[in-house]
Amino acid sequence: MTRFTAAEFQFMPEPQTLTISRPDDWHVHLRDAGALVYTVPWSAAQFARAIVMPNLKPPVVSTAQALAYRERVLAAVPKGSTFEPLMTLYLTDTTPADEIVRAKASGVIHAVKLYPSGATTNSDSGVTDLRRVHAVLDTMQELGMPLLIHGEVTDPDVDVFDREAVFIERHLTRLRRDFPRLKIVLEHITTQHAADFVRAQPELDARSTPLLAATITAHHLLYSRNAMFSGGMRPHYYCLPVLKRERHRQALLGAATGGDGRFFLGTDSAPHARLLKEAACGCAGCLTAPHALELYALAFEQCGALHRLEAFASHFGADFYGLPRNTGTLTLERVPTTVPARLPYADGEIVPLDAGQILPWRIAAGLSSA
Ligand SMILES: NC(=O)N[C@@H](CC(=O)O)C(=O)O
Ligand SMILES: [Zn+2]
Ligand SMILES: [Zn+2]
Repeated sequence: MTRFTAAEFQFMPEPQTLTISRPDDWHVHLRDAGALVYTVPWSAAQFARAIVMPNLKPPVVSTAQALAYRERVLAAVPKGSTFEPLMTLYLTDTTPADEIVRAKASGVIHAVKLYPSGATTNSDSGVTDLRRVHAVLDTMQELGMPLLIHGEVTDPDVDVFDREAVFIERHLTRLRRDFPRLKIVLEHITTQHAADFVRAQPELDARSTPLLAATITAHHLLYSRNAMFSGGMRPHYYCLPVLKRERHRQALLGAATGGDGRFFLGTDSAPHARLLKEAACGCAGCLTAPHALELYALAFEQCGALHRLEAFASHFGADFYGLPRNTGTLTLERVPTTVPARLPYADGEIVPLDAGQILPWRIAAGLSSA
């Protein structure tokens, strides 16, 4: 699966550099406890800020828990880094509307995450029926608190590859109609249906920012589902929503590189220790945070759109969330670099996406704090 051989690299043009404003990651799993000393430095080396997912064990369901989790994350931020974790709450059937008021007042909780119960890793406490959370969604709409959605149905009768499209059809359409002013991010989109649905929404809120946006991962831009089965089962390419066929990857590339502010970067970097992925029932999730920009740069370059990377990675997400764009820059240089086969991780080791492969770009100077 190597994309370029060392011999091929010899014939490539001289290294070039690409300097962009400091990027943000609008969807990451930092996990907790012993994992933070690994995950937080990975993200801090690439991103100025990150939306931190709340699917811990137990999940982050209250403002108090989110504030405590934020302190644990901050304790793992390397010296000299200004990395800022943007916290989220995990929505359950019983989340009180008051909790949203408290979250908003905290100033450090930026969104609420909807996991349909059973849809993905640590989603058991997720929402079983959207009707149960209508009062909470009303409050979120009033307070301008965005709802982030893992958009897949859990109905076992629905084919795994169709679960995103069916979620949009059965639930997102109605949610959009019932809460027309609620800010929604459809997370880690994987299909043409999702990209088309987002584009078809004309509404803008009072500040002319979109009411429906989507994050796109690097792995869904780089790979179709063939990658999971190339010469055998490849668990490190297994994530949820699962990779789709090539036509969908092309649609995602079109959305990410099209200059539309409703599509922005969210790695969904989701670390699981090596032996939890290389198992009879392997965990879903790809580790991309350590080389996220390198992966996105490759995807954008492959479709001749490197000039669109900055807006996707560094502008559109901040605009959607109503946060200032970052100052300072990050520079990528065209120096082929091999992705490590394994990285140290809590209680063992972990395999990053594209382990052992050569990526054409690497981060040159890291994040400047200017
Ligand atoms: N994306 C994944 O495959 N896994 C994520 C959960 C999620 O984002 O759905 C995880 O927490 O491991
Ligand atoms: Zn998810
Ligand atoms: Zn995720």
